[in-house]
Amino acid sequence: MTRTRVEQTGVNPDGQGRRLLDEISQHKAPEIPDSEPDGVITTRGLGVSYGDFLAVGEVDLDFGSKEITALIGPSGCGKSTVLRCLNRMNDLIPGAKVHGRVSYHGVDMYDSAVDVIELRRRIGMVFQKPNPFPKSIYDNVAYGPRVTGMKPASMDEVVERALRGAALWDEVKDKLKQNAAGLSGGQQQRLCIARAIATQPEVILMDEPCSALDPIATAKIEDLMDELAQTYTIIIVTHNMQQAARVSQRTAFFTAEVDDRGNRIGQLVEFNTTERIFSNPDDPRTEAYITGRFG
Ligand SMILES: Nc1ncnc2c1ncn2[C@@H]1O[C@H](COP(=O)(O)OP(=O)(O)OP(=O)(O)O)[C@@H](O)[C@H]1O
Repeated sequence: MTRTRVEQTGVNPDGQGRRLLDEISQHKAPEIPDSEPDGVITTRGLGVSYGDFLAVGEVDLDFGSKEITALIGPSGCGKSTVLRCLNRMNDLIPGAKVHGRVSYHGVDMYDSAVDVIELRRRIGMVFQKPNPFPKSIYDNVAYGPRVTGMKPASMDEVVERALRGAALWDEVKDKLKQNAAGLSGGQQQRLCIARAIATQPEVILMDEPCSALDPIATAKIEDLMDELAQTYTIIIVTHNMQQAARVSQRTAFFTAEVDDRGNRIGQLVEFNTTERIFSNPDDPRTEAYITGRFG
């Protein structure tokens, strides 16, 4: 993969998506993938129903190792639903039924032989609202290693490494025994990231991780994501297109189309490099969305 500034290309070189990308690239050089994603996780014909309602259907995606992939689209198009399929979190929602195939390193993750606890250890999740446990900062981070049966030589080292990895260590190293509820919202979200990485996952799913945070805390998480992507594969749902353009190498755009019974069914419209999605999208619906004409 090469890390280069985005080039002035595309049939829509002066479009708003292009301008957004250029504005952002003055601050940071987005990484443009030079090959197809290797498919650490792949979906084929993925769909999810809640009871009789098909919320999203026919999603084919390939996620690349150590890349950041953004899932964007208007409200209700199924982004969070798709994200939750990627570590079987929809198993916990009564009435949710997953169709199609989701593979992790080529293995069907919905196969009955799959150990779901181990799957979620490898594919962690960070939610929209910081949700630390009502425990000490230390115990929040140590929780995952303990419940998944990790037997590290030193739990202190595991906790320190995770907190350093989440860029929180310097702020909390003198108060590890204090309750996590005393941290600011941004610190709590970084604690949740530390909690996710403490179990040494390969993939981190993030569902609008900054939507409850102020701009400074958001900037810290975005910087952190860039660092985390050196080690982890990240898949992020975001409503914020600037954020998608700032942090991700690839973007999947979803929308919801109304069927003949009046149901809004989510669908994947386009999946490509973020540079391409914002500068020269294939589908007019993508362009309409990124230029703010709908959604
Ligand atoms: N637990 C649930 N039970 C029933 N329907 C659900 C459930 N969760 C989501 N849905 C429906 O599935 C569809 C997709 O919802 P989802 O939350 O995945 O969309 P989204 O694109 O993430 O939306 P948003 O951007 O507003 O968070 C919507 O019609 C929603 O009402």
